[in-house]
Amino acid sequence: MSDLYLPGLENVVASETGISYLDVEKEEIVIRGYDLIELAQQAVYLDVAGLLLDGELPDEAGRAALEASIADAYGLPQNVRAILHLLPANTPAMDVLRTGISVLSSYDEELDDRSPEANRRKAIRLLARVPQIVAYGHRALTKQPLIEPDSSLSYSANFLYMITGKVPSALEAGIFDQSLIVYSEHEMPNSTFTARVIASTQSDLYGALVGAVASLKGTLHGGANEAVMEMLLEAGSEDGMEALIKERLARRERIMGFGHRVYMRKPDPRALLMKDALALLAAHFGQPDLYHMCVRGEEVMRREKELHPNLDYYAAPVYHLLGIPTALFTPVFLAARTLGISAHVMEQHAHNRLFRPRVRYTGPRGLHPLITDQLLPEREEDEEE
Ligand SMILES: CC(=O)SCCNC(=O)CCNC(=O)[C@H](O)C(C)(C)COP(=O)(O)OP(=O)(O)OC[C@H]1O[C@@H](n2cnc3c(N)ncnc32)[C@H](O)[C@@H]1OP(=O)(O)O
Ligand SMILES: O=C([O-])CC(=O)C(=O)O
Repeated sequence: MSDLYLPGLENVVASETGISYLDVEKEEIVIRGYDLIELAQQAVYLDVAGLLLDGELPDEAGRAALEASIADAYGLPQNVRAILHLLPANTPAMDVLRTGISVLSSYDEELDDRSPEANRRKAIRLLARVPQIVAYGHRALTKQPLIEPDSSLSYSANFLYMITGKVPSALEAGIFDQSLIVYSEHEMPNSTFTARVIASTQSDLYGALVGAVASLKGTLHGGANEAVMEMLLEAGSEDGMEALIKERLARRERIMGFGHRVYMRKPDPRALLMKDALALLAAHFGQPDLYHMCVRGEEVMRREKELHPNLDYYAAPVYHLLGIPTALFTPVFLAARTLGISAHVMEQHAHNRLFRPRVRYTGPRGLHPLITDQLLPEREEDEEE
């Protein structure tokens, strides 16, 4: 057995994959041979869905077929809706989502069919229904009327509409679609690894996704986008942002939205794309202060820590301006990532090897005798009874 131990599995290759790769040297996020940023600029989320699930970018007919199969899968079983309504109002939105997906699995007749075809069909159903759980769950807990999907809208416009209740403008829908693309897939983050570990026991796609929801909730991962928004709201101004970051650094706290296990000392290309989107939206809504606050935060972190923003830093204010409640930022991330995770689970099932690593044991060596003076009398009493 190798004695190599890297805490956090840093730089360990855990899997072979044809899905995606972070080429840090070239500063590219490669998705099945395409650049993720170019996809976000030139394609739509459903194109990326075709690319991730089927291995190729769809043509017009392929995209229309995907759109039709997602529209066919809209609609949550009545009991899933009922259970969302039963949850206490203070349930975190990621826990609502975790429960919703878990309940949904009971209504999928192909749950335990791991063939590529059945997994693809389940992935399509999840692409239709996870956004519904995100939107319905929040509306149910905040006692707002539920909004049914409108399949005359594009996938992303409909998702935003179900959350906000407003049909988005072309600019809003386009930027939201870009955000879903950049959130859709990112090689082997903790949540995808979690899903692959679960799938490697031959467990099902829903179970793997539920595990990924729990992983993504944490603030070192997807939960950071909500923490960023809370920080921006608390800071309130450019100077407030500088002061708040410095205070937190002085207390040796981590600043959410900065740093990354893989990029770390290099910019996250997705953050740069969302920064441009924020500039556009902030100008459109007459809120340049929010953009300037974020830029100041970025400057302070570069100066003080030489750290760059990750995607969550700029996605948070973009989602705020799109009218998404802060509590839904991480669930929206998960809805977008449902795509990448589904592709990984399909790949894991197709080329499976059970994940089962070893440990470096730091407990006592040499065995303690099990029968002690304290245990013996109790044993005798037991025998008398
Ligand atoms: C879409 C996503 O999920 S992206 C990730 C979202 N998460 C966040 O934004 C949370 C904030 N960021 C972090 O906590 C980290 O950067 C992580 C968890 C993302 C990556 O961390 P790791 O790879 O474990 O880096 P590690 O903890 O070794 O940090 C290296 C150094 O940078 C510092 N550092 C890293 N990130 C930050 C941060 N956000 N704020 C302050 N200091 C930081 C660490 O304190 C450490 O400094 P030290 O060497 O003086 O102790
Ligand atoms: O890659 C990671 O570790 C985290 C991340 O940026 C993502 O999941 O999008």
